[in-house]
Amino acid sequence: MGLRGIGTYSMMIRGRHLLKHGIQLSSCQIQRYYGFVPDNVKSLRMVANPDVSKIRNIGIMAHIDAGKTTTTERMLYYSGFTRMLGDVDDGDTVTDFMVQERERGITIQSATVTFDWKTHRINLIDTPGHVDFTLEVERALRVLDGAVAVFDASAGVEAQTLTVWRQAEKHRVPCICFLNKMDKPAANLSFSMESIRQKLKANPLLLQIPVGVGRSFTGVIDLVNSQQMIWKATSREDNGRAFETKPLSQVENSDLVQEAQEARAALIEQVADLDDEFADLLLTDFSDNFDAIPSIKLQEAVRRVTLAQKAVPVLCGSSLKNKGVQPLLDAITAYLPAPDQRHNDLVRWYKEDLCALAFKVVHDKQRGPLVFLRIYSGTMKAQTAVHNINRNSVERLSRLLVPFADQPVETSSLTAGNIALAVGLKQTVTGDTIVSSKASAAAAARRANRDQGLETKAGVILSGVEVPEPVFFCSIEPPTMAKQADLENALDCLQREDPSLKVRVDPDSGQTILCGMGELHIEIIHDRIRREYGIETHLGPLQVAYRETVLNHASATETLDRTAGGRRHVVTVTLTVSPVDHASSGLATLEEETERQMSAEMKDAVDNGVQSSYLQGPLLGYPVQGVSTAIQSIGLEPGTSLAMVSACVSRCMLKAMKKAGGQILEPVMSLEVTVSEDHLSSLLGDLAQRRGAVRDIQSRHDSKLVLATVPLAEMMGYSTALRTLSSGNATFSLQLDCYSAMEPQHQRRLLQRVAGLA
Ligand SMILES: Nc1nc2c(ncn2[C@@H]2O[C@H](COP(=O)(O)OP(=O)(O)OP(=O)(O)O)[C@@H](O)[C@H]2O)c(=O)[nH]1
Repeated sequence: MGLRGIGTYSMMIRGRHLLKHGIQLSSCQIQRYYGFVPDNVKSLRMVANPDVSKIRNIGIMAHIDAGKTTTTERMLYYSGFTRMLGDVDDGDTVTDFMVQERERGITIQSATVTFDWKTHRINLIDTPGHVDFTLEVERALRVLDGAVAVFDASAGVEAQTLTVWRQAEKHRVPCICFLNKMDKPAANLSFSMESIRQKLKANPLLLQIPVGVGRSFTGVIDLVNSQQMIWKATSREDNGRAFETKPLSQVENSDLVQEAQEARAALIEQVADLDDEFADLLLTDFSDNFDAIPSIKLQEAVRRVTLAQKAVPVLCGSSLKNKGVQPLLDAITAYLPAPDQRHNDLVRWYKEDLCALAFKVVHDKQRGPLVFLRIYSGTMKAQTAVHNINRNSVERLSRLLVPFADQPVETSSLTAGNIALAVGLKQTVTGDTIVSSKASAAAAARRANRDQGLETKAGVILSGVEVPEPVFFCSIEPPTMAKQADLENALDCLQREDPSLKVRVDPDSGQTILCGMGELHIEIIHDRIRREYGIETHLGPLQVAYRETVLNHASATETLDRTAGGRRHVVTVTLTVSPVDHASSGLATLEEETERQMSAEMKDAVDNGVQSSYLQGPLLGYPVQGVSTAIQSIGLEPGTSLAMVSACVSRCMLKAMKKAGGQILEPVMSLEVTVSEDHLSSLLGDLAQRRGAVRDIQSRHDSKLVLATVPLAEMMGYSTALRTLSSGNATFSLQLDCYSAMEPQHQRRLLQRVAGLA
């Protein structure tokens, strides 16, 4: 480490020290402290382009608190990237670099970290476990080639793991399972294996068995290589760097040896059932003694079945106690795919040309937006112009960085398979496709048209990320009107970073409205505006994003007769509204005869009138869905403007919807709670009071899993209530199930409350 290195390193310790003692630094400030080239980079190999076969783009996913962040920190430490062991409980981890993350001990934004392990480059994206941030997980999965699912070995598969697992399956991402927390007295290997089988419907391949249980857990037996690995505290420190490896044949504990031999035989049999090549090898060359099969052949077969998603390797360890993380890193390189082993249909049209997907935007006050990109083909270079297909714009990429949490390392170019952090892309938002030029996009489109008949002129666009509809909203106000422009700027930046945050202006009150995925999501946004943009805002009460629909058919006629701009405008509209399926958005049709008589501009004006009335329903002004509109007739006097036609259609719609009788639709959430048997009855009593409907209660180990649906309006403050009623022993996950019609008595109460009568 040179002189500069010592300076930067001591800054880093100082930064951590400040954070530990409650002095708050924003992520930008932290970045300024460290500069762009951290001196704790292990080697220059870090910034060079590795061979694509040596790259692993990996995500870590799990239920909240399973130990993802702790595991990531250990990986960084053993790879030599950090020189201190971070600890979530002390708030000084590298990947959770936002101040809120350190304070709350949870991961909010996925931070991408690049490091080398032996001969491989690992790009690792730490994903959050809290349900309010599932979009972050979805975004990360979109660009990953493989994933490590971390489990708490005493809890097995928990609710959020299931959600994330399904997301990984959707993106066809091969996985490895890591049974963490083997040091806990309640850790249970066979229960965890069974829950992977039952809940995830996966085929687990046990590659290790633990040595010792609970507090006496000291290491693992590696069944593939038939060796024991034991971590022993050295006299100086217990950082898990050193571990002792011994061939199984030299292990003294005969019971353990027998258990390992049986487990290895079971593994060989299981793999042979899934992989013909391996089965043929066993039956020809090793038919006398399956156990004599070379480890490398078994390893290759495990890799093939993992890539084919026929099975998932399972490893175990304790990240907190520094045991089992190095073999997990070996397993990532051995069993998860390189970028060129993953199939992406659309990318081939670009051949050797650049094609990259922007999967995350982070706003940095000094450098403007920083865009995380996954490069699918070609080479991305600093100081070049690139073409954004979605925005149809040319952008200048000024600097290119290898992302290392909040300390990125600058580089001049990065090739296919890598994850890059680009500076200078001002218009790019999450989900955009970036290519080298408009001409290369057109060339790819021509190839796609020729070979596949894909109808595209602009270029071939990689599919983006689906953004779920926000279910909560609240008003946000700056302390003074003078700060309104600053607040709007802050919200613009935050929206580019986080597509699940929506901001709109209430047309009646003129207030700015924040719409988000949950209580925690809105709370975090509020907090970031204060810390990162220095604006103390006031949030109105958190409200549920209801919808409205109609109960019956109803027809209405409306005439608008107005003089404006020295002209008389007269228009008469007749239309009918009808209820349709709740899930469908509002539709509008014109009667054949009426349609034939209308110009295209007139049709647009009518449609505008219908659509604008769908934005605000007649009951409480919530968006309307599940309503179809048939326009029967439109009569107008010459000289009537199109704006007047739209206005008359809107008024007529309102009249018809009022006549048809309004119905409030409320978001109903599907809820999964894991709770101990002792607290089950109080949980069910509480759910009944919240208008919950229990769908199923499953037994798992020594606890119960309750599956229910509950109206979102009843779930405010649920995490605190659940903590109280279960003495902190229950966990839950919540996601939107559907919008459903509110019961008349609840709707009446809601209407009274809004009118200030209740
Ligand atoms: N006993 C034990 N505790 C662990 C282990 N690994 C992590 N923990 C503890 O579990 C808690 C959660 O750890 P994190 O690493 O923050 O978990 P996470 O999955 O990243 O959590 P989120 O980011 O909030 O989703 C912390 O209190 C850790 O100290 C382990 O191997 N054994």
